[in-house]
Amino acid sequence: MTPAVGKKATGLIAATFTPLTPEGEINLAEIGPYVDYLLEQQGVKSIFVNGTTGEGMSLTVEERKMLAAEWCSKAKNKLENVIVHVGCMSLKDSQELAQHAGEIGADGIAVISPSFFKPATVGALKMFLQEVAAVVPAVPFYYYHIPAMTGVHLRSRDVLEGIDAEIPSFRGLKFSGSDLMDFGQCVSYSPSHWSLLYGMDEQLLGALAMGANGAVGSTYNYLGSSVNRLISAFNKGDLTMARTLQQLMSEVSGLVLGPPRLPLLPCPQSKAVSIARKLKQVLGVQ
Ligand SMILES: CC(=O)N[C@H](C=O)[C@@H](O)[C@H](O)[C@H](O)CO
Ligand SMILES: CC(=O)C(=O)O
Repeated sequence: MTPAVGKKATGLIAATFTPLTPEGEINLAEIGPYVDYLLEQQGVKSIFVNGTTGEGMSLTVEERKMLAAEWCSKAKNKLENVIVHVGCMSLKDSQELAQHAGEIGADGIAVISPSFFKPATVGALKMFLQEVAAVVPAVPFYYYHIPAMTGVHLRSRDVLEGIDAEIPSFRGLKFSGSDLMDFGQCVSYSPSHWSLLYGMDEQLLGALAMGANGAVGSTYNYLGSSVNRLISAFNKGDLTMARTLQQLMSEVSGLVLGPPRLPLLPCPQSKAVSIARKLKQVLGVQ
């Protein structure tokens, strides 16, 4: 059985953080309020769990299962889509997580390329993806491309070629690369029931222009409502507003994350206040 066509992932999808206790244990109690916060404060209706932001690759299989189960249970009847990232270095671990995601009612699973022993060819990568997807053929499957983290630079367009025959549950791509030409070619190759989700939040506007159906990102946890405004401005053809919002959100993200690849830097408060002021002004909020 392949998944029904229809529940397409669109709009903003928050890549959730993993709440921990001060002792470094998973803090499940935060998840219920987190779901309500995303919906009510950010207008974000879908989540991507245990990905890069959630530090899934640094968690144990058991921790990942606990988190996925709690997110699915708390999101039930509230959120539209819960996509669980199940990629691992070990194929068997990935299959175990995929099986579990199916049992807990996840709306989709996503898989990243293995990155220590990297697939040298598109064929080798697809074999891995196929073996994971085959465990839960009724669960929508997404390939997660993030070359800066995996070091796997195979073009996504080549990965998509013929993938529906190999993975009948294939439903889309989460593209966290900067190559908008590759992304655009994926968009033009894809049937309308696939979701082309963009993952570099700072250049979402470019990806929307190339045809993205939605976006998965860390910043939508706290900038979701502003980026929802960016998407509406884009949809209305108000590129000036969309561009202004994109630049402001990039300034925030520069503050939070610091220059690329540097560890988390303390955020200078005066700068944060001035960006927040500009954002409110642009959005007409008091
Ligand atoms: C490396 C990483 O975490 N990428 C995320 C998604 O894939 C993005 O959402 C970034 O966190 C975001 O664009 C901020 O730079
Ligand atoms: C940002 C993103 O998509 C992730 O955390 O996996």
